[in-house]
Amino acid sequence: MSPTDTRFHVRPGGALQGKLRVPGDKSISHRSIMLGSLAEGITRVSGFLEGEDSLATLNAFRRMGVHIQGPEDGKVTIQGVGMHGLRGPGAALDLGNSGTSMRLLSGLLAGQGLDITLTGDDSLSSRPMRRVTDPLALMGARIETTEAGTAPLHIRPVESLQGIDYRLPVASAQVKSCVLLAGLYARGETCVTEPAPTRDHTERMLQGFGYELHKEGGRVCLQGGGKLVACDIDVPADISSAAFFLVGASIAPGSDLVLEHVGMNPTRDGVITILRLMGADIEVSNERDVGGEPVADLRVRYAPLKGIRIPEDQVPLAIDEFPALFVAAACAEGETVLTGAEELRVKESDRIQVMADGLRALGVDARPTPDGMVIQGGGLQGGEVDSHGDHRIAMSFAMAALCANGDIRINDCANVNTSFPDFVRLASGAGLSIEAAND
Ligand SMILES: O=C(O)C1=C[C@@H](OP(=O)(O)O)[C@@H](O)[C@H](O)C1
Ligand SMILES: C=C(OP(=O)(O)O)C(=O)O
Repeated sequence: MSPTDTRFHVRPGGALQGKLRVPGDKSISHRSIMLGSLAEGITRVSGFLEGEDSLATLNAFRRMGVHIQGPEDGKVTIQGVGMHGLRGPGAALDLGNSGTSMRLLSGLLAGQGLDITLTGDDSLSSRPMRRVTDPLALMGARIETTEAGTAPLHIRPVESLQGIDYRLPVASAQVKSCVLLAGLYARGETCVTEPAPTRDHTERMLQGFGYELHKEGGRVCLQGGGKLVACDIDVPADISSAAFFLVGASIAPGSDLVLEHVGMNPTRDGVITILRLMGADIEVSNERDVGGEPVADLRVRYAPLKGIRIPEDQVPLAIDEFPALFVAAACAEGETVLTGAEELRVKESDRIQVMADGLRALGVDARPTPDGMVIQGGGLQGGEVDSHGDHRIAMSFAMAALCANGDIRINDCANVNTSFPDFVRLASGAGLSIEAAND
């Protein structure tokens, strides 16, 4: 832990109640800045996530000459510069902790004829980048990585890119989006086939900006050389942030909580499917479409959970929610088994190992496997855990206190600001007994 880090101290018990709206969707916020910057005209975004990750994307585009006002109360106004209006930033673009910024920008910038270096913090600099530089190289891009295939990424100018027909080796929306964004600048057609459905915000938003796409089954294709037309974007609340509250209310007797305006894109709703299979009581109401993305209000009430074998087809649909789901499993009755989730090992931390270590420190029988975990439920003790600078680990262990029998202290929590800057205020307003201290 760094000397000026944030620790959470969470007291056990309590219940989550009331009504709240979690901050804007991180994936959609990133993409609104990227496409708004390349569009012709003015894009107005509301509900933008003012977290460090989406701000890293916003600042990168400012550095490349895009005039962006805000964010102020979630409102951002982007004066699009058109497909070829970006300029070189002069020095490296620091993308902090954000994998989405780095992987999507590598594609978006590969064919711009600019010389740009992308850097990140220690966590981002240890995450695999060949999964994006390999397909980009097939398109004719020149991007240098370290020997280990990690950032910094040095993007060299090239004359042009060529469209490819690419089959993703891993189910990854970041890789799919990277190739599609490079395809905007490529000659001919670019197609991506995914092994399993992953979040489709890039595809939906491209269409919202007037760009034609062809989708058939797991394959999506676009022609390079088109243009984007500015539009307004209302970013829904992030289901990945709502997930902590869905789990917290499900495990805390007496809970009855409404989460408003939650993004319910079917490529993101695995957390609801999995929690319901475990016995959770989640009611979906007021379903509506907001700018091409489905949105609803969710009412979640305490219900006794049971352990399950998590269906593998749900893994990409809940990929960021497993730290929270592991906590649900620890509080459930019986065994929960997760397989097919090796991608969790290459997120902001190794989310299988770090969660298993933390759960064991809280007295839970949690056995990590190469691609998942086996957890014997039954509740947790108090204790001290380390989030390893991973926002989702910190917030998951905070919710764990709702079914623990002692205080939980969580180290290294500053990173919560990457996706959920208001977490402590919203969680304590709903009934979690949490305090944050900087030391
Ligand atoms: O495209 C995106 O916005 C994201 C895709 C996912 O990553 P992968 O594509 O690496 O699975 C997810 O974990 C990340 O938080 C956001
Ligand atoms: C994996 C995540 O984000 P990123 O890949 O953008 O760092 C996340 O937010 O859980």
